[in-house]
Amino acid sequence: MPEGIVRYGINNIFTIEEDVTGEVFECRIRGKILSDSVGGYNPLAPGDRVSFFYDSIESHKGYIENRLERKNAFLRYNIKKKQPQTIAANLDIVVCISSPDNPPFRPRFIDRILVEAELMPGCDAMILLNKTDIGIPDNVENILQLYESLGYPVRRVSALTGIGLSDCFDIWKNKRVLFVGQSGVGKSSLINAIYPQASQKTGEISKKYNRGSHVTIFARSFCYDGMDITDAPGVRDFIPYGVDSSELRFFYRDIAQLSCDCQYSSCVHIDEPGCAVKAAVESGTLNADRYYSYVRLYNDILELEKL
Ligand SMILES: Nc1nc2c(ncn2[C@@H]2O[C@H](COP(=O)(O)OP(=O)(O)OP(=O)(O)O)[C@@H](O)[C@H]2O)c(=O)[nH]1
Ligand SMILES: [Zn+2]
Repeated sequence: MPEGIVRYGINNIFTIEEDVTGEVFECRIRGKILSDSVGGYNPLAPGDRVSFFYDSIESHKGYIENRLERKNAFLRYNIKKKQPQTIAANLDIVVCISSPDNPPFRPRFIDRILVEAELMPGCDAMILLNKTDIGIPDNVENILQLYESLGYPVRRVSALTGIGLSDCFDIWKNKRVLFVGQSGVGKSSLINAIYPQASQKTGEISKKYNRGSHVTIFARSFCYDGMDITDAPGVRDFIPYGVDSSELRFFYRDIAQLSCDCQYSSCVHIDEPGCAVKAAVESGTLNADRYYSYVRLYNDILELEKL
């Protein structure tokens, strides 16, 4: 049976690129296939590998029989549906894209993306600051340097001028890459800069709310010059999926490092006595914003656990 990769899906019709020929088929799901995705928001996501069959090559239509085992998946908690939602599967690098302004730089959002990436086996994370043609304020640069000190690669680029992009191409070569970021940071513009034929629609920033208008409606992926890139739809709120409140502390690198000095090994650094993390915030050795970002996410996950 032929195998291929999911590129795109809408209304339960999935675009599958066949491995051997590169031919593209529009496929529906047949049968019970995806037993481990029961309860999930979507059974398949870009980057998933499937086995499928078709009547004839000419029809470019077929049926998906099975989803092959995933190496990893980038998930979010879909608050409305109260379910995990798979954004993309089988990734090598998650690229968290941000901008210095318009939409504003939001480290707490980046932290959440990094947590989900940390949960994924065999996947790295990096941070991309787009729109650097408008300048990088000192406070933004300081936070970028904090991420670099934690071991996350950071690149400063501009989709508008193309600056910094060729360095990224070297990192992404022969990798499966996910672009994720708030709406309006310029994911589609970056894809246009990399691969003009992808002709992603770029939306004008909604001036009224200073938030991006939602243009990308479903993650889609394409392969270009050895880079396999998936563009996730812009999100406003992101809650990582797959981590308990009690374990979240292990996925903030700086907090995880300090944890072993806490009086209690089960310390979640909220209100326990002898907490080395809180002491580090007070003495200034741990960035207070990182700590409050952790506390905020801890509380969000705790709320969901009560549902
Ligand atoms: N100054 C500047 N503006 C940019 C740059 N990249 C994108 N923009 C602008 O930012 C706005 C949003 O860009 P998009 O590419 O649509 O953003 P997106 O992240 O794909 O948005 P969603 O589809 O909502 O997820 C557009 O008005 C772009 O022209 C850049 O490098 N510099
Ligand atoms: Zn503690």
